[in-house]
Amino acid sequence: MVMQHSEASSVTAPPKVVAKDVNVHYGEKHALQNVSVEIPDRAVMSFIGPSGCGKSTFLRCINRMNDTVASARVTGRITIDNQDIYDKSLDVVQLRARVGMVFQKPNPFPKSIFENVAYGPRIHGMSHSKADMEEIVHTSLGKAGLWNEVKDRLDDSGTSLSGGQQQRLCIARAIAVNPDVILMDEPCSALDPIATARIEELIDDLRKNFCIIIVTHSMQQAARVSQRTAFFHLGILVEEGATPDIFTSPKDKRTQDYITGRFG
Ligand SMILES: Nc1ncnc2c1ncn2[C@@H]1O[C@H](COP(=O)(O)OP(=O)(O)OP(=O)(O)O)[C@@H](O)[C@H]1O
Repeated sequence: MVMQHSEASSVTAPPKVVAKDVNVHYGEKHALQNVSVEIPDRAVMSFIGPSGCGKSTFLRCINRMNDTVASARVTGRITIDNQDIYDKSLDVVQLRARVGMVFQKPNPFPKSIFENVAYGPRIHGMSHSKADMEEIVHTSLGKAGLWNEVKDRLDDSGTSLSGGQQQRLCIARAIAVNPDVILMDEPCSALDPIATARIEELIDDLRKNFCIIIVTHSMQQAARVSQRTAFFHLGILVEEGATPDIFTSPKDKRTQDYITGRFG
């Protein structure tokens, strides 16, 4: 049966990441309370909210980075492509390959530009020859918008690049293992406006192929780069929706107060 255009566009893709009743405690502190949300594929979702509201805590649940915090206790359920990522049989190393992360401060390895990108594919056995690996490095740097700037200096140290280039190198490193999801924790906060604009363009480009989740303190950035936005306050996911709706007609007074600058 041939679908009419209107029918086809009304078919919604299944969400990539689904969180249900996620709670996080750090010792006695209840940092995240009953967070449930569905995060679409091939789109950018922003997490916004005042400092300490739990945005990064929730982000770190999605690649199980909170496992490394001794006092952290995570309950509830998170699935990626319907697979429970807290299932006891799940290999956390494999999960971290499926869920890439880009941090606030660019953190290239103290190795060559080439090695920064090749490292992940090598440890995950993704290339079978030198030519294979060169192809992966070339493609990843290309997708990260860095190839032309570094193609003649692949043996230079990653740390010799500018801050913005280092962050794009970290994005190339994240996408080299072909992840399902890319988490970005304030990826532009250490960058100048020009480098920030380049990363934002890159995020917009990458969303064609990935599910991207970005924590940002900048509402302008959330409005520019994301299709959906979730607003957190005091450990609660107050409201989530299409980005224009959150910024123009929020349903909750706390969201309204935050976006109009009354607190935070
Ligand atoms: N490792 C930790 N140990 C104890 N408490 C923590 C830890 N990490 C975060 N918290 C607490 O959990 C709460 C949520 O912190 P989180 O970093 O997720 O907030 P955030 O919204 O990302 O803040 P910011 O915007 O300032 O980065 C805060 O009260 C914070 O102090």
